[in-house]
Amino acid sequence: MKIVADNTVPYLKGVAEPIADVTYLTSNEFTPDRIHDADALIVRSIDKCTRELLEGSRVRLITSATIGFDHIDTRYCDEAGITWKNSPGCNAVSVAQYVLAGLITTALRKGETLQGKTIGIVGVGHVGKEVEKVCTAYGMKVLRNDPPRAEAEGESGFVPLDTIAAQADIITFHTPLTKEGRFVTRHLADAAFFGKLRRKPWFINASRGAVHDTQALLQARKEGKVGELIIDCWENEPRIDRELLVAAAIATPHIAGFSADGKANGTRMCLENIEAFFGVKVEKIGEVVPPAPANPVIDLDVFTGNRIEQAILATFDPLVVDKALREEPDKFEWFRANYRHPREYRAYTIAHATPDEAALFRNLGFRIQ
Ligand SMILES: NC(=O)c1ccc[n+]([C@@H]2O[C@H](COP(=O)([O-])OP(=O)(O)OC[C@H]3O[C@@H](n4cnc5c(N)ncnc54)[C@H](O)[C@@H]3O)[C@@H](O)[C@H]2O)c1
Ligand SMILES: O=C(O)[C@H](O)[C@H](O)COP(=O)(O)O
Repeated sequence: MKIVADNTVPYLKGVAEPIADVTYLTSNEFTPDRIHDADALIVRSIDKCTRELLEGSRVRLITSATIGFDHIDTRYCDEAGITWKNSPGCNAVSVAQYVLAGLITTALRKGETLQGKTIGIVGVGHVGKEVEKVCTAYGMKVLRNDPPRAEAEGESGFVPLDTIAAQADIITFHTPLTKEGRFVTRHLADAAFFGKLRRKPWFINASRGAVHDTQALLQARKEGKVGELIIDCWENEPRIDRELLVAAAIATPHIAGFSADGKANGTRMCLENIEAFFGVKVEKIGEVVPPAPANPVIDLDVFTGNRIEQAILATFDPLVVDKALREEPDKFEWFRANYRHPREYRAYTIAHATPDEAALFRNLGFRIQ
């Protein structure tokens, strides 16, 4: 069997070699002549799996180490008999922890508290549910919008997008990017949406860039309709809009899902897809694990103030990569390829917590000493 894999998929090298001839390519090297004799492709979101790439190849399986699959021409694959798989939920916890870190950073800067604020979550799937968990644990009120789920499961527990526009202090988007069908999300956050905002909410996009309309977002910011912007996903990545970069309170290069845990999950899911599809056993799959954090114990007593917030930001501080991106926005993709993947809360033990603090940290997923 021949596998062609993106050479920046973490924890993969050496694992599938016992069962396949594995070639590693950069994203630019994913060309028809380089993949034509592959049986399977292991890809990331930057590897566009189009008709142009695949036609005439012997590829039978595409497996992406990502949740999103808008980089795969699924219609063509279905027509051509190419099985395609994404990695559902692999980095959902990572995105939720990114959102909480972004909110804490923004609140600290503004001298505000998140407790009691209302957050509207648009898209309540794998990611949205994890965002709901951390925000609820943190004492925020949650409004949920998900028309496909509301239609399938009943309206109870869901609200229209207009309700979120009117009532939320923070709005965060966690839908897939879709351009057709009844629930199109391309430019879901458009001028009409921004025109309905009533509480100057903070705005978060960690889904896909084109879920917001950049010009409409910038206009809404100028008119004071929208408050702080936390932008991880951008239209036209990696050529991001410089005005939005300046306008954003937190600007990151599409790394919300880049925890080491999420990356390992995505790689493992790809290998499991290969096992199931080709009826093979990847004996070394157990080696696909994230490394332990350098400092796995977080002692609350070392912080002089805001101990809860400082402990959370000790696991992941969005301002580190924000600063780097602002200084060199042309290196958007380089920052992604050379990112130091943080561990998720579950890899950390909190020391010297009061009973109330321990309850909160436990609800967020930390271990308590
Ligand atoms: N920034 C990152 O690093 C990162 C990481 C992971 C995922 N993502 C993006 O987030 C998206 C969501 O991930 P997920 O795992 O939650 O996917 P999911 O499929 O589990 O959930 C998506 C939810 O969105 C809902 N939805 C669809 N259309 C909608 C609409 N018009 N309005 C409101 N809700 C709608 C669906 O019903 C579903 O419940 C992915 O498709 C991916 O594009 C980004
Ligand atoms: O869809 C996803 O899972 C995320 O957007 C993911 O973080 C994309 O990661 P990449 O494929 O660029 O490594």
